Amino acid sequence: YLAGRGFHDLSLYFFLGPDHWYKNYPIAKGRRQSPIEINNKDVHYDRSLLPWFASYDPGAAKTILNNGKTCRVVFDDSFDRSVLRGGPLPGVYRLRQLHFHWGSSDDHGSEHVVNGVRYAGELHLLHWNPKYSNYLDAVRRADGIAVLAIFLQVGKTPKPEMKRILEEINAIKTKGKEAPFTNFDPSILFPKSHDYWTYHGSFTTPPCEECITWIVLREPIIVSSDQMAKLRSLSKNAENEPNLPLVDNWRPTQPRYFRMVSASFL
Ligand SMILES: NS(=O)(=O)c1ccc(NCc2ccco2)c([N+](=O)[O-])c1
Ligand SMILES: [Zn+2]
Repeated sequence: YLAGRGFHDLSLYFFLGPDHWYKNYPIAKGRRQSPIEINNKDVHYDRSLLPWFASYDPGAAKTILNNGKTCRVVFDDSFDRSVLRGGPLPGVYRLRQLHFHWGSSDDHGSEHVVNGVRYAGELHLLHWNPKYSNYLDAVRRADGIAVLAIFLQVGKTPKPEMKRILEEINAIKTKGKEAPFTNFDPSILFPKSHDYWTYHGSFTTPPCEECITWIVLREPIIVSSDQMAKLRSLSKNAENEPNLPLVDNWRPTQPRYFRMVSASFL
């Protein structure tokens, strides 16, 4: 019925869940989908992998918003103002936005799973390759997008830098709410170690394009259970609709097929 009606309403597919996405986005059953399980037995240490570097301008931060699927911070990407480079990347990639994935409780919520370990959440910093004319063009290219993924682990000594983002949550409780979010350099959220895994994959939500060079950091950042609860206090509905908690906005792991996962560390 749904496929017949040619429903292209993204939100409907979010409602139906990840197993239905392929009906309108066949690539969701592709050979380079994300997230995946990262297991030591499948990982290949690549000593030619370079370290990655982020040089972000705090002035590029613009707004924070609840789009009904996640909490997103948007940056000015009209020039090479905040960029990621090195690692597996052929050049600089422009920071466009960051967002989170989280569960309904602290024991799950990340998208990537490492040696069977699910983290409470996962932070994604999305960058696009400026060799393409714009973001939407980059989304259609195999080397168009780079996402830096950082796991959120619940612990007793949370990273104070997370506070700034979570303080804004009250201003964007419902879908469509947006608030100014300026003077913020997301690299303050990075863990000490820059060790990473990298592989080629996709967006983890529809349209699931296979355009992403994933850079997944080995070291999680520590957040408190209260901070995770703060993320879970967001709603996926608009202000005047019945309340639907915004939780479990993660996609299950997808088949790795013949993809190599490379590690920058032994
Ligand atoms: N979890 S993720 O980093 O793969 C991800 C998924 C969807 C979207 N947005 C929806 C989308 C998909 C294709 C074009 O716009 C974004 N994003 O826009 O940064 C990121
Ligand atoms: Zn994401």
